[in-house]
Amino acid sequence: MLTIQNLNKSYGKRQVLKNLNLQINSGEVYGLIGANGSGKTTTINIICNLLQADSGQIKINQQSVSEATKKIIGVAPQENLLYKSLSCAENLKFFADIYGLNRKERQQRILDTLASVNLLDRAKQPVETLSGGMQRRLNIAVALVHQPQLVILDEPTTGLDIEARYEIWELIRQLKNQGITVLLTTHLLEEAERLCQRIGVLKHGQLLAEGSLAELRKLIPAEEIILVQTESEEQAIARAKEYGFTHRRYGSDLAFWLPESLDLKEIIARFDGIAINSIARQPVRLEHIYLELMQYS
Ligand SMILES: Nc1ncnc2c1ncn2[C@@H]1O[C@H](COP(=O)(O)OP(=O)(O)OP(=O)(O)O)[C@@H](O)[C@H]1O
Repeated sequence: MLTIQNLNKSYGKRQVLKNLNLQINSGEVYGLIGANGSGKTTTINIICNLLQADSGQIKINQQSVSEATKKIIGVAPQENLLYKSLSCAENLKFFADIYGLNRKERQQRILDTLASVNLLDRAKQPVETLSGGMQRRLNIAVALVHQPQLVILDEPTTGLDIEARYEIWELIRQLKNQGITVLLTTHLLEEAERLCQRIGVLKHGQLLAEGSLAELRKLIPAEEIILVQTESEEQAIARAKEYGFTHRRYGSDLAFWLPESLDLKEIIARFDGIAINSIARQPVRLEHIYLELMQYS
């Protein structure tokens, strides 16, 4: 669906994309994650033909980026692109006109799109009277009104409460079920874990890793992670090393990677003679892989 090859972009002397390569398959939800300033929005703006790359190639359904490809893409930017004094339906009409929908199909599309984001009952309500979650859903509706094949959602749930977030996650799942390809950027790694079939990790404008969660998990030689609370950290680290457990700090937590699955008795036995206050077991999560890539790549 989308192929990016050797994409480069600088702002003045600052190079923010460095030979970026990535591929998004048709019908998948692809998560692009990376620290603030790693180049996610710049990449999106180039895909949407809002910004020119310095070099490199982007193909969307085998076509180079142009005014024509804009029609097969829908984008919901980080900042809501809405007219606050206009109603939901009026906002969608404005964008439907920009995309050149004809009068006959326009009204039905507006109603269908509002229904798809669960805002049909708010059609006539001004945007400024909607909750933050509803405004964000309308922002996504703007990206859907012209029935694009690729929908780009730039941090769609940032700043939303958990219930509003669940509604947007459900909406993204519905898009996938309809066969729509989604490019999602997010700082919420749990969101990427839950929704994305494949994930790309961006750092300083380069893709460090790409794959399904199962594929990314292979980057860490751990079956499981344990968080250990002890007054004798040095002793625990030395002992763990004897058993081949790698140690890490997650914030102030002391963690060990277990290279094989062990039951709790076996884990406790490994620390025999050391005063351990607690041991908490965790599966390997995207956050562990992400931190590893950020710190050691
Ligand atoms: N128009 C611009 N002029 C100069 N520098 C820019 C411009 N737009 C972005 N940058 C810089 O380019 C880098 C990449 O920015 P970009 O917005 O693409 O990152 P991002 O990964 O989307 O970040 P965030 O997660 O904070 O949204 C940042 O250092 C940013 O300050």
